[in-house]
Amino acid sequence: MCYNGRTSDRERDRATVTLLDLRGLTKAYPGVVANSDVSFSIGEGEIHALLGENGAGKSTLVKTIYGLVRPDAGDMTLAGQPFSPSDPRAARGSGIAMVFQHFSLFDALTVAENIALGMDNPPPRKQIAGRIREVSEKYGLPLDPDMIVGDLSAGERQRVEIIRCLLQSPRLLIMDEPTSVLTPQEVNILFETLRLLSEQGTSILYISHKLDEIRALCHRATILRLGKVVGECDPRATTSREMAEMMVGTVLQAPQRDYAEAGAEILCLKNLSAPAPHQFGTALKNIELTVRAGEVVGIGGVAGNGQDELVAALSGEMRTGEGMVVVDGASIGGLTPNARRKIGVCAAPEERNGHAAAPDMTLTENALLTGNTRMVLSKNGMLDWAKARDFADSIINAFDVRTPGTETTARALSGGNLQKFVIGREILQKPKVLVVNQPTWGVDAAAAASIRQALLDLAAGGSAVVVISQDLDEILEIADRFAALNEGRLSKPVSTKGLSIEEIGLMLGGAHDMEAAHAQA
Ligand SMILES: Nc1ncnc2c1ncn2[C@@H]1O[C@H](COP(=O)(O)OP(=O)(O)OP(=O)(O)O)[C@@H](O)[C@H]1O
Repeated sequence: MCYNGRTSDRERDRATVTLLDLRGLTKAYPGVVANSDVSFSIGEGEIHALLGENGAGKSTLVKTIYGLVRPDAGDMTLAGQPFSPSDPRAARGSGIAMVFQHFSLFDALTVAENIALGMDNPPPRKQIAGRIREVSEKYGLPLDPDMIVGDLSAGERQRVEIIRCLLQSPRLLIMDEPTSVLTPQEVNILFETLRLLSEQGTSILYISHKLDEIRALCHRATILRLGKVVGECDPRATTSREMAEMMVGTVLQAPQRDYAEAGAEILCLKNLSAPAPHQFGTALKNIELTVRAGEVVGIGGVAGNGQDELVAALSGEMRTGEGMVVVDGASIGGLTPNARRKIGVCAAPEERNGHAAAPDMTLTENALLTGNTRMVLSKNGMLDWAKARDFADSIINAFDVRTPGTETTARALSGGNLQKFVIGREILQKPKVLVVNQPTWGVDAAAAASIRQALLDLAAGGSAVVVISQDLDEILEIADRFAALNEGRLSKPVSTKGLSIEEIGLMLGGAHDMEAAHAQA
């Protein structure tokens, strides 16, 4: 790979040999043109980034390449031949593979069983473990074929999906937001693998909102805005800020914050313990935490260390023992989510589709789902639809949710726009305590900045805010204090003033000296 100005042979080839060519692709949905006359090409062995703010049309485009969406107009060629896959099986047959943001794996089965299940023409069972080991060694992706998938980390689960793709020797590998669930170490491993694949001639189409990663990995980037190609650049020679500004067409504002004195204690977790809710869940162990009015506490940790369980214990989806979760001096561990909303405890879980929002319900109905109690959207047992619509509308306006309107179903929103809606719905209820898990997951740079600003503003207005996030930069940007969640245990929170990413990394690994060093901070 050439990062020093000289051009390697591979890089020259990449520039000249086109693998996939897209010409004039157009796809409209009711009320929105998702892709409008999109043309660009991907070279052989090229790592090509697809950039664009939420709703710009990235997923629609890759779904077209993968045979999940039929374009209204335009055409594609693959290695010079006309290419119009009628379904994903046909796309895979032509050498296109895709690793989705959400993994489709069976927890109770082994790695080898999962991989065999997901392949069109799996090798015989006896051979599959050997093939997995071969590919895993060749591409530096450590994975044991006999492990039960439920016991794997998010990074290892992703490797299962990648190895499944690699067993089919793809010519183009599409990756949609692959690093949002990975630790920094896992990101490095993934990037090494992708570079190796590229060196060997596999093309990669890479969707991400993490512009620093794009700069470190990709050879070329195509930028979409409102469904149209608005530019192309060499990410290695373009700053993250320049790329973000090309995406949104305006100048970005960094969130503004003051380190104000925190107020009275609002949320208090005392020796919070709870058994794992299911076989692959995590038990919460003796968690101690106090969050004051005006404070943002950031909780970091590798996925699967108790994040979901902690959100459930706070939101009321999981009940806990007397005195373990206390708000304004009252024990609330036995209250339902609705009873908690009534006293001002709101939460937004990580999974937006199916958990935070019901995919087949409209935005008005989804606004009602959690907003009914605090926004008083019903009277004498009758739903007040006009008021619910107004509430949905105010979320759409305040959080710049790109959608035709309140009667659109949640499913029809792009991932990032649904995320803005879900977070906005909770923030606009002005909760006393807000707990959010991965608040800017899959959200573009401009929208992430506005969500972070809204969380800071909520705290500045006197709320206690708990932000659980795997994005350490996000935590440093908005949290007053930081604690690490590790196998269901929470470290002692430390001030984020002067805290470095390296120190946080050590805390995530359970280095308790670091906790002690910062305990007085
Ligand atoms: N099945 C659908 N029905 C109706 N509208 C849709 C559908 N799928 C996508 N859209 C709309 O098409 C537009 C482009 O969406 P798309 O998911 O391609 O964007 P994206 O760039 O991938 O966004 P994100 O970064 O948020 O994932 C959005 O306005 C979205 O609401």
